[in-house]
Amino acid sequence: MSNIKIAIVYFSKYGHTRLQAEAVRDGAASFKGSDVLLLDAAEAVRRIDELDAYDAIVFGSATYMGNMAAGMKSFLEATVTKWGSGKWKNKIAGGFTNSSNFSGDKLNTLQGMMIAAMQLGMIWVGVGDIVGSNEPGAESTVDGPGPDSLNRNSASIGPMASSFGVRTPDAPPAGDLKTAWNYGCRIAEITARFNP
Ligand SMILES: Cc1cc2nc3c(=O)[nH]c(=O)nc-3n(C[C@H](O)[C@H](O)[C@H](O)COP(=O)(O)O)c2cc1C
Repeated sequence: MSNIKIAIVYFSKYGHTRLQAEAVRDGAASFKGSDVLLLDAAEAVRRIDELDAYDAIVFGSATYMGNMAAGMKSFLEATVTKWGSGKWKNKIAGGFTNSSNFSGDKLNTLQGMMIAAMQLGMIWVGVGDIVGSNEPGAESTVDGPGPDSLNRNSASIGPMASSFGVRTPDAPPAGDLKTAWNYGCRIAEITARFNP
């Protein structure tokens, strides 16, 4: 069993994205042989060179104004030192986001993080879980998938969570956190395949 190192860098102001980040961390940590680090984006800027030793780096940001939050953007701009040197090339990458609304333009946040990872030569991992609306009982009703459903937000680039202005710990809902947990597990499994 390989020993793999996975870092999760997140920005969260009100704690919802942090809960999502913790679920990704716990999913990754459930994989035997994984060593997982959870870092706030501001701290990650200060410790950026430590991340060179990681096999996978997962980015998580709250969606603000239809985009990643400024704290995550600052971190990603700091990774320019890894761009010229190719230091993060071929590391596994992934991302997740949380916002108030079902859409809330979260897709734009994921796309921004994915493009930054691609610029760094990283290998992006998508969600893998089937969309929530495919669950029995969720199709052919306007209610759609409920808060306990897996991948309720029908995301494919990375997990989404919708908090609807409800304070933590009552949001994000269980299904969104389970989706994040599964993603952490998937990141670890794929990282292990690349680092046998
Ligand atoms: C400045 C600002 C902009 C926001 N923009 C959006 C938005 O574009 N779409 C959305 O659905 N929610 C938006 N929200 C709501 C946040 O995404 C939501 O409160 C989220 O749970 C915050 O995550 P956090 O608790 O990790 O900070 C915005 C909130 C703030 C403060």
